[in-house]
Amino acid sequence: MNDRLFAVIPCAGTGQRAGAPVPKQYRTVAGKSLLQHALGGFDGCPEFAQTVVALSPEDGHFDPRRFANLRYAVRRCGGATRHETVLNTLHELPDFGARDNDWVLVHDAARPGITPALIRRLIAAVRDDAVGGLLALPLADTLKRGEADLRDADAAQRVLRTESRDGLWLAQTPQMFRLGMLREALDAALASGEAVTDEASAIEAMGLRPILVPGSLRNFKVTWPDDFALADDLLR
Ligand SMILES: Nc1ccn([C@@H]2O[C@H](COP(=O)(O)OP(=O)(O)OP(=O)(O)O)[C@@H](O)[C@H]2O)c(=O)n1
Ligand SMILES: C[C@](O)(CO)[C@H](O)COP(=O)(O)O
Repeated sequence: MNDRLFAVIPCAGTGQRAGAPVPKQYRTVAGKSLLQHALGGFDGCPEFAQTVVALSPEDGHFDPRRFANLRYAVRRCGGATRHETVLNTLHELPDFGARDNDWVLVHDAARPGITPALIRRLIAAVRDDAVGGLLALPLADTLKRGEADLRDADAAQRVLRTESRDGLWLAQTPQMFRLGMLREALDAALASGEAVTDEASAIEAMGLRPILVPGSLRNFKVTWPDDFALADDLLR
């Protein structure tokens, strides 16, 4: 593979569902912040040309002294949504020498369980593909549709119905696409007012079909208050 590898770590969220006073990516589990864990996965892959962490312009929590031994760059280009944060960062990647044909792996700062082995599993599965792909997990549980928005986790819920889980996967990160294609896809989704929650959705909206590469439970996204204890147990 002659095309180079870049990583983008969106880190500009506020972590509202986690309910902590500090954005969740700065909370400590197993001795390190979620961001340190996530960055560590990419630091273990020297084949990357650059890893860029995207912070909110107002971020007052990032302390470079805690990341002294890791190879990364920071851009304060976070937007109001993850979609905008990622897109803003892609527009800055040429500053690091990235070209449109190079691969970009986008990985949530809130997924501390990523490992070099998982990153390399994705790269190996996708590197020769024309579209790209993502880590994902086939749904293992029975799937219920509830009544209310899950953002209100305490609201009493009743089952509306059971949905088929056939063919359903849970999208994880990293998600790996060529820089030019991904920038165009996210630009187009933004222009059309379409809210995309991951990179693959924008690629799919162009009529393309990313590869689903089996990920791992350990790569779960820390989202709810109880998830910190789980991540701590897992990563210790
Ligand atoms: N405007 C935003 C929103 C989210 N993210 C990042 O996207 C990743 C996944 O998003 P999510 O888990 O939804 O994080 P938050 O938006 O922080 O959480 P919540 O939705 O609970 O507020 C996180 O690493 C988060 O920091 C980002 O860079 N910019
Ligand atoms: C990208 C993602 O991690 C895939 O599961 C997820 O969609 C990001 O979280 P959000 O809550 O949708 O912003």
